[in-house]
Amino acid sequence: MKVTVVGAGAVGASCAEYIAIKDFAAEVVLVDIKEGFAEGKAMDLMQCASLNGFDTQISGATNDYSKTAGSDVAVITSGIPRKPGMTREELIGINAGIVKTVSENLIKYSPEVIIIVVSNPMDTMAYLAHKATGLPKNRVIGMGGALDSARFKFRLAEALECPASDVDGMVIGGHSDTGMVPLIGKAARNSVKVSEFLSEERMQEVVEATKVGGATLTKLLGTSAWYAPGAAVSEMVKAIALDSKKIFPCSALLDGEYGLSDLSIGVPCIIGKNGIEQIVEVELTDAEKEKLQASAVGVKATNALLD
Ligand SMILES: NC(=O)c1ccc[n+]([C@@H]2O[C@H](COP(=O)([O-])OP(=O)(O)OC[C@H]3O[C@@H](n4cnc5c(N)ncnc54)[C@H](O)[C@@H]3O)[C@@H](O)[C@H]2O)c1
Ligand SMILES: O=C(O)C[C@H](O)C(=O)O
Repeated sequence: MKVTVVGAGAVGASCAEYIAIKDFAAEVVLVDIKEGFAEGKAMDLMQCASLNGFDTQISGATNDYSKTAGSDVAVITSGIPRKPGMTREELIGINAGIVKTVSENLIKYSPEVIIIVVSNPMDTMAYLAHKATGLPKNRVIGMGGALDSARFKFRLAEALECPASDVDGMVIGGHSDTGMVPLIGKAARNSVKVSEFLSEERMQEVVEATKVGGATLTKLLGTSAWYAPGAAVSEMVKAIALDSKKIFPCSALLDGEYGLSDLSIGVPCIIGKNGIEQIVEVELTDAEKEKLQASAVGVKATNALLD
């Protein structure tokens, strides 16, 4: 499998590193607009090959999309990250132009590519990538829910005082500070509902901490996070490479599912060699449905800024 990662910054490099360490792809091409930057990151990563024991070939290119030709998967991380105090939505003015151009360049050289959009505001950028490329809806996937769910599990494990590997939980809805819908009622510790262990108040604290997970890290780091985002993308790319058909909440273009249409928003998806193999419609409570609808209103308001 050949994977292109556009944007060799914090998230793009982390993503390339995890893909290499997991050793399922033959080739990763990093692309950046900054002269020599992607080439430098690729060389640094390749010098880890003998240390970390991987065979993936990583190369870099400065804005040269001919090097990306024939990619099976392309990850778009190019664009600016937020600073403390900002929302993701405030990035749209700069990132929309970047994501549009990058998407168009990618499909010129890789018409069969599956695109994973990471740049923020992610749901709107995934919607934009659909519009810019005209790719079928299974082949443009937004990454947000995989990360938000990992953060949900981190917070649940903290509250339950157990390992994160003992916890199952999912976050759907928009990838924004207010739009995420952590499905706390369905979260479980090894099949036992977390409500058996945690008070209502503690569960609400977990939900709120999850929703502002990205903002909390941005405040601590001065820029947004990269390790867990890179790891989350690499798991999605791996599911495509291995056709594993794992479920991730992904930003998918909806056409009636969950009563929503003409937007990309986080819903559970089965991921395999065709990208989104299936959108899974889980039974939601009335309260969860209401939150998802409200989240969709927020995403559509951001999409409207594209016009
Ligand atoms: N969806 C998510 O869960 C998630 C998680 C983390 C970060 N993000 C988003 O990912 C994006 C990248 O974050 P980061 O921390 O890696 O930022 P960064 O500044 O470290 O890296 C971004 C890179 O993009 C490059 N770039 C800019 N314009 C380009 C273009 N036209 N073509 C190619 N490369 C270009 C820059 O030179 C830079 O190296 C941000 O928008 C951030 O908000 C999303
Ligand atoms: O918080 C951000 O702005 C970056 C990203 O969307 C994240 O959730 O880490």
